[in-house]
Amino acid sequence: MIRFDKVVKRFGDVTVLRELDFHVRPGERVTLIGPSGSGKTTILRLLMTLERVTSGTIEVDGQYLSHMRRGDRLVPADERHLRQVRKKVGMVFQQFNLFPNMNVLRNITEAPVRALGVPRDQAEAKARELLEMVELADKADEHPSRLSGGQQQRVAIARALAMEPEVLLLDEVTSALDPELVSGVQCLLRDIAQQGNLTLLCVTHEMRFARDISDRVLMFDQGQIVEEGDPEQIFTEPTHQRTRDFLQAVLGA
Ligand SMILES: Nc1ncnc2c1ncn2[C@@H]1O[C@H](COP(=O)(O)OP(=O)(O)OP(=O)(O)O)[C@@H](O)[C@H]1O
Repeated sequence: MIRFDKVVKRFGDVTVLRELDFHVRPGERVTLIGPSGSGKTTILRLLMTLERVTSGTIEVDGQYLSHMRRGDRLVPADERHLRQVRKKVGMVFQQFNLFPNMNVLRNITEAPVRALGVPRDQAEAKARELLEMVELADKADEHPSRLSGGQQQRVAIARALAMEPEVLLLDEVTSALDPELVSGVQCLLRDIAQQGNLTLLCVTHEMRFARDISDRVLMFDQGQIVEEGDPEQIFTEPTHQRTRDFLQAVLGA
């Protein structure tokens, strides 16, 4: 579903991703862990086409992000192709990123109506279903500023799901929340991960959440994957010294 092939990403003189190769299978739930500043968010931003690769290729569901096929040639992607691929990918951000001037319902319906051309009444019916699911059915008419951080993040999750993405990217989704709100959002995401056929790529510093939500964990450091495995193996018997050091630092073990 997702394939990175020799992806290099530089910002000026700084190389953040070094010939990075990895793949995520359809329906798989994968978590990226690793030190701060190692490039995890950059991977998600590349998938959202918020950044472009310096070299290498990224595929989502068999389509390149930066190129498209014309006959048997690859040519640079045009806007239409990018819109097509972007539809497959949804993201929930650390800072919620809700539209402050729109009520909750409108926050959820805006993208399906504008980007997918879904009729407004249909988009609203779907949004109300999603609000039920995230237990905010009574907040449809509120503006985001009147909601707690946890409630805002639930709206952001509903908004991402309203686009019916095939891939959902989660970037540190609970790190801006007050501690007492974290577990509610994590439980919701765990349910979503376990129910659907969604492919999940998650970045988190919360190792327990990583363990609960993933089929596979990738330990990422200095622009490359240094170790990967199922959560049980990575968290109990990491083989790479960098993984051991990292886990010791974050878990204080
Ligand atoms: N637009 C940008 N311009 C210049 N440098 C950038 C840009 N975006 C990211 N970087 C740099 O790329 C490196 C990787 O950043 P990134 O946010 O991907 O790391 P991260 O692993 O997600 O970190 P954290 O866990 O702290 O969120 C950092 O050194 C950062 O300063």
